[in-house]
Amino acid sequence: MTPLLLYDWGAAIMRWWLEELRYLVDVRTAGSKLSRVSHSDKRGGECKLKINYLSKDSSSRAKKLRANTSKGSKSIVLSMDDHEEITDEFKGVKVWWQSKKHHTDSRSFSYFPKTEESRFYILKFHVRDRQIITNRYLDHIRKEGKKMEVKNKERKLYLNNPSQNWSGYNQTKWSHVTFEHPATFDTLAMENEKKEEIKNDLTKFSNSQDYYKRIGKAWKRGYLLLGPPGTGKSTLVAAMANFLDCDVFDLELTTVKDNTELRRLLIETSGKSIIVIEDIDCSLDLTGQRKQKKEEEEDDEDEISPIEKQMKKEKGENTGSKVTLSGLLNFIDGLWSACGGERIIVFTTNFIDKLDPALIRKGRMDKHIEMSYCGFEAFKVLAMNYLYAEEEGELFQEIKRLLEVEKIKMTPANVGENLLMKTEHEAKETCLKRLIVALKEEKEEAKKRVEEEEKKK
Ligand SMILES: Nc1ncnc2c1ncn2[C@@H]1O[C@H](COP(=O)(O)OP(=O)(O)OP(=O)(O)O)[C@@H](O)[C@H]1O
Repeated sequence: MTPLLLYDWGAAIMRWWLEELRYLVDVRTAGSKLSRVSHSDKRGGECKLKINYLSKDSSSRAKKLRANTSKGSKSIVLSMDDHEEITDEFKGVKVWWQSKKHHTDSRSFSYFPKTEESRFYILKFHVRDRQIITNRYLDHIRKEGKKMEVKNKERKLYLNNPSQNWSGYNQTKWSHVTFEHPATFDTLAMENEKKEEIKNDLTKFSNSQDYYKRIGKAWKRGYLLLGPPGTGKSTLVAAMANFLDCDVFDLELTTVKDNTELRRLLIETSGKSIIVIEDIDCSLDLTGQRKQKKEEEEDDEDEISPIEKQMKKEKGENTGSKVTLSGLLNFIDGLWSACGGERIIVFTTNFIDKLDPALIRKGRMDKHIEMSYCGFEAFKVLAMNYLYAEEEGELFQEIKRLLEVEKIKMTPANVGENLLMKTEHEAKETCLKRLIVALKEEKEEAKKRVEEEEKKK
């Protein structure tokens, strides 16, 4: 019981539920399984539910729990002692959970008779609360536990890599590593209003499964992140994944052989996931301009011999990906996206103008997020991240002036680089002064660039 005292009762029961996940999931799933929950008679206004474990073998259960923790899972597994009782409150209704077990002799004949242990919980509540408990409370426990399971699950970053199978055929396959990116919306350098807008959008989407079902649309949402290098597009993807507790599938299109392979890879992605294609403008032959260039090349090809043409084609087939724009559009709109679970598709680009409008139209990429140079609000987040420095003093004011009045453009990546402590004991002021110098240099360089461009004209 002692560990449970670390939490308030509400939290305690949820933690405890985690341990009994398997059993509760089964209890709630269908009417038939609910028959495992037996109502006992009311006694003096008290009602009891007896809930049996599905697994009678407590030792295998214990093994499973140990396995969970040994895999590096961060989930806290607490258990209730036998005959222990804990209370919980739901919508003003108080309930008592009690862990019980009893032993029965095995019915099969044996020289070495075994006793079987059956474990169960007693859920006690007042008889007047029977409706709310059976209709809502058990469902609430299940949902909260499911959320907790997702939260505690070790998340993964999947990457597609080419690999050779036994027949020497090259195939792109997902491999994964543990996803432990520390970025969150708190550490993301961005204006607060914009952050809140993205968080609200994600939350709304994540809670809209029933809505998408009702309107007959696949439960997916597309984000296009655009902005110069170093403005935090990849960092935002990590923050989104941490916010929604999602796996991330980082899809490198150039290693995908063709549309069929693309489809296979997508079907293999898990339900609650973010699928990212970074630098979509560089990924493939997907842009309008490049398509035009290809047509011109094809015109030139009319002048070469059929053998040369064939050789060129084979060479191209062996080196390049044949994923097409329509293949990619099918990926965004296609039926695969309805294969259960919420899907977020993110494209990042440095140059929106290079993209084919069909690829980024609303409905495909529902939300366009512009990541830009560091403003003062974003700087304050970085100053806190890097130096634990809060707004104070002249140095902050000078930086504010340079960013807001002088409008000096510097990416958050660059600002961070200047704020980074070069030695363990470097003073905050030194880092801030270094940033001021860098900003002034940036201003000079920008001025020179403009002058040179004007000279060229
Ligand atoms: N908005 C930001 N908030 C916090 N850190 C940032 C931000 N932007 C950049 N950084 C820092 O700069 C590094 C590079 O940023 P990131 O890779 O996210 O930029 P990007 O826009 O994806 O760049 P690219 O277009 O080159 O892929 C990150 O590791 C992060 O530390």
